[in-house]
Amino acid sequence: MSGKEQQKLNVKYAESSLKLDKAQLEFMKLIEEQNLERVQKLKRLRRNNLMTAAALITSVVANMSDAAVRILKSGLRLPPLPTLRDIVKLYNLRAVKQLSQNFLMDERLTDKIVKQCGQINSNDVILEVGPGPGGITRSIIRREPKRLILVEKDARFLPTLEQLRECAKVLNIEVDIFIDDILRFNMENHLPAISQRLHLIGNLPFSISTRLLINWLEDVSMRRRAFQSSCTTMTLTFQKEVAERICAPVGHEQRCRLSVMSQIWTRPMLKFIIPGKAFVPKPEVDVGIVKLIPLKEPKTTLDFRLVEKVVRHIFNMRQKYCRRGFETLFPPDQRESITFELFKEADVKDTLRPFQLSVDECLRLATVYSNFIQEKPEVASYNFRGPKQITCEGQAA
Ligand SMILES: C[S@@+](CC[C@H](N)C(=O)[O-])C[C@H]1O[C@@H](n2cnc3c(N)ncnc32)[C@H](O)[C@@H]1O
Repeated sequence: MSGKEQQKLNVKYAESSLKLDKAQLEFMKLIEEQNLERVQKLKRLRRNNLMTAAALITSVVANMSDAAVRILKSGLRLPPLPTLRDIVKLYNLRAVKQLSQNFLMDERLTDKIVKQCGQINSNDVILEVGPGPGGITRSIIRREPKRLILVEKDARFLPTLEQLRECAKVLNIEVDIFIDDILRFNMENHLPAISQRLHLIGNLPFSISTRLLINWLEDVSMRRRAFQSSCTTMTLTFQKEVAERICAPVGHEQRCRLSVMSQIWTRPMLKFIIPGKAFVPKPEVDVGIVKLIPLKEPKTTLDFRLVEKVVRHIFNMRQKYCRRGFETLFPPDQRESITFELFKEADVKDTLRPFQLSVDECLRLATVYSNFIQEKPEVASYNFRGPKQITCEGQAA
C-alpha cells in the first residue's frame, strides 16, 4: 500500500477510535488493507484484459479482406447518384415487354439478392445479366468486387450504366459494359483468369431464363466458359413456379426435366420469393431467387445432350409410368421389349411416375440407353415425332 493511502486509513480510524478498542481497530485496518489490495489487483487485471482485447481486434482486422476493412472504416457509400426512379423518368426508360423488363427499385431487395452470392472478395469477378437501370448493379458495387461485367441487350441503358462505371472507378472497381445478347455473349473473350472466383448474377428476363440455365448447365458439365473453375456460382431469378421446379426433390409434384438436369450438375437452393408487386411494372407472377452451386464431383461423365434427351423423353409423359416416355426413344417395332430389358439392366422400377425418379435412377437409364446406341448407332437418330420411322434393324419402316 502507498504512503498516502496508509495515511488516509490512519486518519479514518483515528476519528472513530473513540468508540472502538485497539484490537478491533487493528482487525478493521487489516480488512481494509486487504480490500485495497484486492481493488488494485482487479484494476491490474482489467488493464491486462483491455490490452489483450486490443491486440485481438488488431489481428482480426489484419486478417479481414481489404474491402471489409474499407467498408468498416468508411461506412462505404457510393458517390451521390440520382434514384433509380429518377433515372427511369430522366431517360424515359419505359419497360419493353419483349425484353421481359421488370425493374427492382428497392435497395433492400437488390442488396438481399446480391447477399445470396455469399462472400465477395476484392479479387472476385461478377457478371451481371441484364442490369437494366442498375439496381442490382449498385448493390454489387457496394460489395466492392475487383471487376464487374455487365451484359445488357437494351442499349437505352448505356448512359446510366456508364454513370455507374464512373462511380465504381472511385472504388477501384473495373466495370465493363457490353450491349449484347447473353445467349450469344462470347464468354471466352471476356472471362477472367481461372484463378479468380466468378459469380454469375441476374434478375433474368423470363423469356430467356430457362434456356440460359440449360446452356449454363451444359457449360458446367463440360467445365468450359464461365465454369472452367469449379468455384463459379449462379444467383438467378426465375418465375416462382420455375424456381420451385428447379429445386423440386424426388416425389414433389413440381419435379420435372429442369429439376433433374439442374440437380445432376449443381446443388440448387431456392433462397426466397419476391412478390410481383415489388417490380416496376408489376409482372403477373412472383419471382424466386435460386442459387446454384456446381458440384465439385459431377454425378456423371455422360454427355449432357444424351442425358437431356433421355430425361426429356421420360418427362414427356409425366402422368404415365416412366417406361412410357422412355419407350419413345426407340422405333415402334421392338420398343416395349427393349424398354423392358433396359429397365431391368438399370435396376429401375418401370411403373414409377417420372416425378418419382431420383437423379441416380435417371442417370442409370441414360447409361443403359448410351450403351444401347453404341451397339446400334442408327437408333440414336430415331425421332418418334419425325415423319420417317426406322426399325431397330436400321431399315425404313
Ligand atoms: C427483369 S429486367 C431486370 C433489370 C434490372 N436488373 C433490375 O433488376 O431492375 C431484365 C433485363 O434483362 C435485359 N435483357 C433482356 N433480354 C436480354 C438478353 N438476351 N441478354 C441480355 N440482357 C437481356 C432487359 O433489357 C432488362 O434490362
